[in-house]
Amino acid sequence: MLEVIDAQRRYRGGRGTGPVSLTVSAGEVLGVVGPNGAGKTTLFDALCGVGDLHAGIVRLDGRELGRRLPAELCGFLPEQSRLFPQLTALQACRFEAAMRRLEMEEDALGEHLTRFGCAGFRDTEVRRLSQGMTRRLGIACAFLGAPRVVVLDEPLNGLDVEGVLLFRRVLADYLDGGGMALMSSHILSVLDEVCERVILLKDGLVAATVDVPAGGAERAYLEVFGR
Ligand SMILES: Nc1ncnc2c1ncn2[C@@H]1O[C@H](COP(=O)(O)OP(=O)(O)OP(=O)(O)O)[C@@H](O)[C@H]1O
Repeated sequence: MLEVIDAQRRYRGGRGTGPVSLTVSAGEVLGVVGPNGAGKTTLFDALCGVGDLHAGIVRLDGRELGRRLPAELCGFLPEQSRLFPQLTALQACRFEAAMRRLEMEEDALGEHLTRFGCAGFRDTEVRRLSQGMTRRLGIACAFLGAPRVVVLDEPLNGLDVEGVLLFRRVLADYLDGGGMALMSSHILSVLDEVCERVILLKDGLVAATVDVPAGGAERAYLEVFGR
């Protein structure tokens, strides 16, 4: 289980996120929803070590990890691609593996790219990829090595229909293997499909935690934020 306790990152002027507490069980996707500026990206970035949490504790499977998820345990798909434009898809994947201290042979990296629908452009530089291809590659990098946790900020942005179907499949396989995911989306029906629980962020704080089968993310969103 992932436990985040009183995580906080506030910028000068008070904007940002926290204190926020949340849990994610093995095999679960916890959805994170909120209007623009609610603090989702700040929270995800800080949990994954892009900018520090100013306060809070992260615990994984009972082990205290300090204020961030270490790279070897966590795959991260940021909202905007941070892949180096001059690397090929395969090189970007190799770079990600090195950053996360994963020992993967070239063949395994190639197979991984194929599984994530990136085989057709494995030798193409990132700067020459379409938005959807770049997103697929970002997703492939996040799931590299089947990390204990994946943090996915708007994963469907830019994906075509095939990409969405592929994403659903790989996410389901990952969860079947006991993985856990934190995922934001502005498309509430997507969260209804894959999440058992959703947290609603408002001004950086958790305004509500919703069991999805009890009514869905959309109804909860309307109750908290109105129309
Ligand atoms: N580097 C920064 N310096 C100061 N304020 C910031 C900085 N980054 C974000 N903020 C502010 O912190 C708040 C949370 O921003 P954040 O990007 O985390 O929201 P978000 O929920 O991800 O929004 P969106 O849905 O638009 O991506 C906003 O008010 C934003 O203006």
